[in-house]
Amino acid sequence: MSAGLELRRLSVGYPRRPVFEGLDLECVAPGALVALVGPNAVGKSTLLKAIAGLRPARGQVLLDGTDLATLPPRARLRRVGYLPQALPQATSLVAYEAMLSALRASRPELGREPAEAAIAGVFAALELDALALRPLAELSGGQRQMVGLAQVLVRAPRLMLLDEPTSALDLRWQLRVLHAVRALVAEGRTLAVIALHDLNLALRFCDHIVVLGQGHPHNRLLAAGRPAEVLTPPLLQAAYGVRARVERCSLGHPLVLADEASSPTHDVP
Ligand SMILES: Nc1ncnc2c1ncn2[C@@H]1O[C@H](COP(=O)(O)OP(=O)(O)OP(=O)(O)O)[C@@H](O)[C@H]1O
Repeated sequence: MSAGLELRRLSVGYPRRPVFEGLDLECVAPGALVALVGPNAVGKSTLLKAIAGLRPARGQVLLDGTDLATLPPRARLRRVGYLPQALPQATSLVAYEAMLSALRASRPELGREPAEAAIAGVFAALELDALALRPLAELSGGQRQMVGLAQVLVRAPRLMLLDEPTSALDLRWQLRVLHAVRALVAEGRTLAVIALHDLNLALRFCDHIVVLGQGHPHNRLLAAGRPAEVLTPPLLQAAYGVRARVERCSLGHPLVLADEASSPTHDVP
């Protein structure tokens, strides 16, 4: 049995619109932060939903060798945390209550003290203490996105699926979120897959990258591997249809610079 996440022959889509057919993804071990990137409408959200069990799919999603489809709903919820692209609803619940209800849904056995400690830990890691007693309806979009992420982190799932968790966040909060997720993942108990549009965040924070490209549903996986090795100008051309450079910044880290929109080649470099 291999620890980590593996996809075997996964097919998922919508009526008359297959998105992936027979997608295989080699096992990614726990302790990895995985970026899922690719152009708009390529299928990032659809794939995350299929892994989360929120879209009917054929094939297998294996987590630590177990086919997630064989698990009862609560066991699956316990192991897999999913943050949708849409912001959490603007309800009258205060942020603390929203966290507690997320925790109770997946880990009802947890006593009051450990639950409070878990919530306090996540609020501290994300620097959200000031929001704890504020109703979600009164929070800004970015603040609500942070609370949504906190609801996933507090459950400490084995697999976290985060759909563009930084889309509503300013620069400082983007870094805060990626540092917090990185720190959790580095403890080795969890694996996170993050759909991202910012390739430079992927280069900086992620251990592994999965690049999707528009094309036939049988052939949407363009490349996977270490971000600095995978993200090359030919791959960026094939995936996004842009002329781009990958250069080193003054600290020596690789940076993607997109120069010009051209046409996607759909070729796998
Ligand atoms: N509910 C739906 N019904 C039918 N087609 C859908 C539905 N949701 C998404 N699609 C289609 O499935 C394809 C993949 O969409 P998806 O939202 O997974 O892309 P994405 O890579 O997450 O895009 P973005 O980067 O724009 O968020 C697109 O062609 C989209 O139009």
